[in-house]
Amino acid sequence: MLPGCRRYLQRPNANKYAGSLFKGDAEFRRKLLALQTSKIRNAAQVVTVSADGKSFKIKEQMNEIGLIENATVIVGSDGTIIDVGPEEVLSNKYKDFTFETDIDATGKSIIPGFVDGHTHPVWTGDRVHEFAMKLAGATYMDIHKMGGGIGFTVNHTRDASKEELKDLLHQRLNRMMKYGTTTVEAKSGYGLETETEMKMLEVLHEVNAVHPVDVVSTYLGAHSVPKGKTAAEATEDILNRQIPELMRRREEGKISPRNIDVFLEKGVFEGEDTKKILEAGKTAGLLLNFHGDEIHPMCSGQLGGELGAAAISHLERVDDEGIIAMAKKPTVAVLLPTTAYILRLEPPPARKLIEGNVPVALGSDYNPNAHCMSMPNVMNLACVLMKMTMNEALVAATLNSAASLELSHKYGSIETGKQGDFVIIDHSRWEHIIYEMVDPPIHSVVKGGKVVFSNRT
Ligand SMILES: N=CN[C@@H](CCC(=O)O)C(=O)O
Ligand SMILES: [Zn+2]
Repeated sequence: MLPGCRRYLQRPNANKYAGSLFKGDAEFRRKLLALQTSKIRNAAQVVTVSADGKSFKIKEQMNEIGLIENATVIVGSDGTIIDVGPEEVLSNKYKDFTFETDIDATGKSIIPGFVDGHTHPVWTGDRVHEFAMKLAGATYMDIHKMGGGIGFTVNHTRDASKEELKDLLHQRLNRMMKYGTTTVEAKSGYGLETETEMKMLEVLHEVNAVHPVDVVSTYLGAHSVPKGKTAAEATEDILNRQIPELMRRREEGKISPRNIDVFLEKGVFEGEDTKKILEAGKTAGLLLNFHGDEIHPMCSGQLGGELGAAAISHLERVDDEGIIAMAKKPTVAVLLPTTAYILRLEPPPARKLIEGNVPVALGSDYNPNAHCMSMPNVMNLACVLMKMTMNEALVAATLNSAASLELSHKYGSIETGKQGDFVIIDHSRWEHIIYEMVDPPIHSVVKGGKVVFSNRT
């Protein structure tokens, strides 16, 4: 059970040296000196989110966020956290050492960098004209059936060069990073045929190699049924052409998909086709992380539970049985309040999911329909529209979204051995990042112990 999600924290080598510090061994001291690179000191609050290696949080655990006052964090040169604790303890413990980066966080607060659990950031051709149609009363599926929506973006993305898409992705990741996102799940899905789907995965792979934000790729060849094909024909193409080509390019090191996704929806990919695609993805070694129960109830929780999915997104129409099925593995619920807001849908039942023992995560769902790159804004919507507490929203946007990718051993909390990814907030109370809505007081963003965005420069 739970091969990925309940993995316990792996402690990297940096820890080994930290543990040896007080043995009086000069050689170890010298090594440690070379290793210590970043200290962020004396923050009014450090919110660790987790302190005991939990892979995800459920129920009342989501309100326990591990707040330390007047605290300091130390990150090693490999980018992982070496220590976190009260400033008075750590300043004494590390008094002999100098740090390459030394940030005075007095009067500020620190939270883990956000893990955005669901985005579609590789596309060209915006849909501002459709926003006007929706404001005038057209539904998402009305526009979809007319060939707009995903179909519109597919036409533009097929025509775009890889360089253009890489440039757009780079700019979008910069904007996400300014809002505190340090890791992002990112999907293909605007190709719907082999060449463009692979082009999108290559764009994700290549930009990940050069951008500070970590990009976790998801293959979404089943985002929509392409024009001129039935769902059965599209499924056949995915099984017999797209997935085999994905495996070839992955083998060649050109792409790095971690997850497979399907838009399970009435009139798009329904139950049987979705199951076939997800099973083929699983056989290819991909984690299952799919769209379900967004507009119509589709029993996605039951399917995800049966197949051992890592995560299901949307879930506006999930039913009680689906919630029970998701709680088993568990399958993480990635909730996307921007979608419910923009499409004026009934928001997903966050309270029922939390009370039903399902780990709840959050994503921006950044795409041409829901044009939002800000996790602070997403958390604010989650609190107001879905009745989550601010503590729950923080856990959902960090540890639980990392768990939706089965990467919570690496991201999502301020714990020894995890990546030193933080948001430094220009306020002594961390909640201001949610409370101040669309213009949150972000002082700086740190990735692997290095400042990658600062509001002061
Ligand atoms: N619902 C399906 N996929 C996206 C929307 C993509 C688009 O409209 O371009 C979503 O998660 O909201
Ligand atoms: Zn989506």
